Amino acid sequence: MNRARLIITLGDPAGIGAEVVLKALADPTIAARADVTISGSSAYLQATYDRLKPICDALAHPCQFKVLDAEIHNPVTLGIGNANSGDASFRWLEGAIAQTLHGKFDSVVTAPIAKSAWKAAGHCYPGQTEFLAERAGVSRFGMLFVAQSPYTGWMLRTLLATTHIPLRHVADTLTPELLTLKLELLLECLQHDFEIAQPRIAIAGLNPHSGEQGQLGREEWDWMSAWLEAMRQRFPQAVLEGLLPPDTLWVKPGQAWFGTGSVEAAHDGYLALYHDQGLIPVKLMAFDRAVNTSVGLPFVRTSPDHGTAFDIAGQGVADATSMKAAIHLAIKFAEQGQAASTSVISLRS
Ligand SMILES: NC(=O)C1=CN([C@@H]2O[C@H](COP(=O)(O)OP(=O)(O)OC[C@H]3O[C@@H](n4cnc5c(N)ncnc54)[C@H](O)[C@@H]3O)[C@@H](O)[C@H]2O)C=CC1
Ligand SMILES: NCC(=O)COP(=O)(O)O
Repeated sequence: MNRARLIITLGDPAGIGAEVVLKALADPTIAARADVTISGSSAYLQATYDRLKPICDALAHPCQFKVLDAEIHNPVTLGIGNANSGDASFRWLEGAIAQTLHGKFDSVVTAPIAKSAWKAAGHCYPGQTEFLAERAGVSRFGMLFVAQSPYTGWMLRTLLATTHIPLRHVADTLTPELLTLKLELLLECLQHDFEIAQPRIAIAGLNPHSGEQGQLGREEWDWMSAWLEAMRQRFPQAVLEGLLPPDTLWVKPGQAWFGTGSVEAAHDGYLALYHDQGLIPVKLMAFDRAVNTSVGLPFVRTSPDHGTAFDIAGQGVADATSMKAAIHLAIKFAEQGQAASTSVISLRS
């Protein structure tokens, strides 16, 4: 098998992106398994290394890695995301995507950007996910968070049916078509990427107590229950449980994560209906180690679950565990992709 080829973007240069990248890359098992290129500014990377080296124990030296070099055009102040920092993080991602679409890399790992800084720079995307999908030419994609419990080894996998939209738009955005698409993506990912032949999936309701039979909100009553029944007919290979009350839904995964209850009682995947319904539990359990992965793209994309952390930028205190997990998951998916294409080739020959 060939070594995985990764390109890692530095994210917003006013944030902690370069710090967590250099800290994560100090893990020798990464260089042992993958060829890593960094998409960013080599001068900025060197400056980050020089600033942090005296205060951080484990830090990779930038000269160990190839850099797809694009300078920062205007001065950036650590801790302040603005048009200058947004312009740089956008170009670094743009370059990484272009090279990946040309076949130079298997996986893109992204450090966090600030959506507001992108907007200030004139790049109006809800996030990196949507930009990646647009450049890759796909309309069928999803945002999945994956984390492995350090206590039990259990894996939390949560896909968000809607992502970066105002809360007041959520109910109108959720349609049977959208939920079907997101459920399909979750199923495909569980079966192909995580090799779970008959996944058990929990699907959240939208309203308190999943609407309490229409008394606390009507979406479940009006169409979501019928939709779920149709999905059970359509995907007999999966066990689909729902529409679970969106608060108590997270009790079993919490117990499986912390080891206070049965791992078997928890589900293989969770479909959350909106950003904070899914990400509050993910971040409570696994803020230090969850990985955001974009499903449906023609290449692998992973990212840490945290943001730019402007409040601690440049201090050397950022935790790189989530970035390290994102890199390891990108390598695993890239290796699985190679193994799958190898087996297709050997079947054909
Ligand atoms: N994938 C991405 O590009 C993401 C980008 N963001 C962006 O990040 C910006 C800031 O968002 P916030 O909600 O404040 O979330 P945040 O994750 O940047 O910060 C929340 C809190 O967690 C701390 N924190 C974050 N990462 C840490 C790390 N690795 N080690 C130690 N402490 C850490 C911060 O210091 C802060 O106190 C926003 O502009 C948002 O758009 C947020 C999430 C993901
Ligand atoms: N809260 C998740 C998040 O902001 C992910 O954003 P992105 O990966 O699409 O940039």
